[in-house]
Amino acid sequence: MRYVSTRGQAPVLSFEEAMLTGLARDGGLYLPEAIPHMAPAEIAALAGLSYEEAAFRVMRPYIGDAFTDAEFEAIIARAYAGFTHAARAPLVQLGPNHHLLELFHGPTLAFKDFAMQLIGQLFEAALKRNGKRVCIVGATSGDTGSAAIEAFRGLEAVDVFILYPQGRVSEVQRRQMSTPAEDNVHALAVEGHFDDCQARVKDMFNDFEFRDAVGLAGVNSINWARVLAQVVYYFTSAVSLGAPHREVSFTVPTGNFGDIFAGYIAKRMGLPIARLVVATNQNDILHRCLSNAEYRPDGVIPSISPSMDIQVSSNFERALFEAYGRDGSAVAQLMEELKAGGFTVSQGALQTLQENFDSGRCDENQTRAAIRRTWDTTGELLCPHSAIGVHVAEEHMVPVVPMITLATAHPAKFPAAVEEASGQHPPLPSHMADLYERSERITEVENDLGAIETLIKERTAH
Ligand SMILES: Cc1ncc(COP(=O)(O)O)c(C=O)c1O
Ligand SMILES: N[C@@H](CCOP(=O)(O)O)C(=O)O
Repeated sequence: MRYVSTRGQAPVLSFEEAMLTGLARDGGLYLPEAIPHMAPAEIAALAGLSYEEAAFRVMRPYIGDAFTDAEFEAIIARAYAGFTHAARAPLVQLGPNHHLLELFHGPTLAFKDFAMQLIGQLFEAALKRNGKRVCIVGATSGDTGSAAIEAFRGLEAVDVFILYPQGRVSEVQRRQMSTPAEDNVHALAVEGHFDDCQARVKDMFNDFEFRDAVGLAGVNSINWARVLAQVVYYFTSAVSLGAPHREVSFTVPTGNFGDIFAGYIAKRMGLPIARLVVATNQNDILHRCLSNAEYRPDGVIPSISPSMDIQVSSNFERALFEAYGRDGSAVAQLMEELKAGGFTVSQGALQTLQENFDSGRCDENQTRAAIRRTWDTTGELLCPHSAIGVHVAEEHMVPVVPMITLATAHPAKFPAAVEEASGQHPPLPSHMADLYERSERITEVENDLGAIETLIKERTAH
């Protein structure tokens, strides 16, 4: 399996190279040269398997010869051993035709653990073998950062620097990043929004001198392995509701477009998905673009679903690459226009996007109402991001086809918003019960490429 860049100008890489590289050297994102297909019988055979066994079968074709079957099985087993639910990604029924996919039973209580725990194991195995050291730099609106720090803390051959927007993540998210004591992990508070943090990370990848000097690697969803790991739970949940003999739809709370793009990959692999619904908060650039073709970031408005406060949605580039018939130069042109303020998607590409994705928006009051309503009617306490999914899903339900809404984080990560909406205080699970007593370690850094690079160079001068 070879991997190509969405901008068509970077070297074609193997799975391991693409994973350790992160952003392509032409600024694009890596994707497999061809999407492997699973026959209906192979999909049906996933029924009754453990999550780990299903994960092996779904991901194996993408790995090539990077790992033997035995190595890959062991990596998957270690990745999910720390999850607190036996099913890893259990389904809970909300209504006659509506199901919630709980993705928050990993160590940091968000869906990011599914990919990050796996990537931690994959990096460790690959780096042990090639004797290299990497410096991971990531941007977070709260969940990627905590999952990355958890997955890589204490690893010998890895330093991790996470840029987060100061004052714009929840207290639990901040503490998850700032309290680990291992000195290879660093939480960096940046003045600005998530989009600023993500832009600085991409700037660092595009500064080849810096990139090569520190051995830069990325674990944001620019990294293909992140998306790949998230494909698995689309298969396991759909199969448990009757796929491939029955179609299902998914609604996905969306910000950086990584999670829903994983659903798109599952569909391309042969999973019978009727509709993939993009659910946004008030930062609704994706909903607007899928409706009117205009992609013009106009500033982030902070919300009670902070992890989705994103206007420059990184993985949308992968969807555009597919919608433009894998024309890298067309994507490169759009990304140039984005630097100057935005772009208009062509009619043909918009039609392709609309054939694959529906979308909806949920404002702050609707988010609170969805938390309250779901608690009152089902006893399920939703985090604000998952509530956005439920609200938009309810608008897109059709009879017969089951709707699966992704519950992307545990309500205890956002206690203030959840309590205000429902009157219920969501307690932290026991392994995090003393989170508020642990001491924090945060470095404030200017939103300036030079300042961030200098800090990283100083801290990695081993
Ligand atoms: C809790 C939560 N829900 C939803 C999202 C959106 O996911 P994606 O960025 O993959 O679209 C995020 C952040 O990415 C998140 O942390
Ligand atoms: N919501 C994310 C934003 C970064 O997304 P990623 O999937 O590209 O890593 C977060 O919680 O950090």
